Amino acid sequence: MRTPFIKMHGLGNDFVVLDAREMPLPALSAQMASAIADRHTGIGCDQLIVLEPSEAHAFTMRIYNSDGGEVEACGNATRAVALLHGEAATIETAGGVVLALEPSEGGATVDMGKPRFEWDAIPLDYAMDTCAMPVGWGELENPAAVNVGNPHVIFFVENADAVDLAAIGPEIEHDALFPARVNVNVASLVGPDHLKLHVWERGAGLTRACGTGACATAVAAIRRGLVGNRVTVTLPGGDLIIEWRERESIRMTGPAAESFRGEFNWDDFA
Ligand SMILES: N[C@@H](CCC[C@H](N)C(=O)O)C(=O)O
Repeated sequence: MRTPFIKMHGLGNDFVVLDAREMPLPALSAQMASAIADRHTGIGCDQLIVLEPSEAHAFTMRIYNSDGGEVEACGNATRAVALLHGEAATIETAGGVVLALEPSEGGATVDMGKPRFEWDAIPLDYAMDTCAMPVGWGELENPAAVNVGNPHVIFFVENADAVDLAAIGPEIEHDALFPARVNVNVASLVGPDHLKLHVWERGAGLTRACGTGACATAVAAIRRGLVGNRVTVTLPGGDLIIEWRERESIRMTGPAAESFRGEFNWDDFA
């Protein structure tokens, strides 16, 4: 079966988007998602995104990491599908998260919902203060944890560029403290209301940018009083603006782009 796809990205965090809003696709296995995402033998992407019809919202967005695992949220893909949809709308993810899209020229503002801070909503293995966790891995200590649809742990350090996240990220991602695994964020304050961020993504590794990581990191920094309510987050792929006030939803603004369109043979990956 010839299957059209759209290659998109948000700050270099790249996606293969399959649009099944009007034409249903056969069931997609984890192995198939990971084969499509493979940069050597597949099409190549950080996340595979599948758009499906929804009864309550404009559409449902399913998100598969490059390891094939299906996850609840992806900030950069949300801006990318906002651009694709082209008009203001609410959508849902397969994890039941509702997101509001406001596309703009070359990007979008997205309402990413309310962050969760309860230890069992992150989720963590046992109870602790998620604003300042009494745990550490080598030089990385005393993180915060935030769930923005998906789980994040955030370390604030002097110089985020100096941390070897490729070495320590996998260890933290798979630590038993995080029963659903975790996205690992390392951030530094580089100016007033300005953070620099590197992210080791659960199920995808180091990426050029992580939208939910930027949201979780900005929220954790606001909770700690490090920054005000409107934060610039600089990632390797570029900048996002994150706005949040206590008990409110997170707003994320940033670019997104379509790279190219193509077709593949479904049976080559099934
Ligand atoms: N790149 C994404 C996050 C994708 C999901 C994440 N790796 C997870 O497993 O939760 C973003 O832009 O938010």
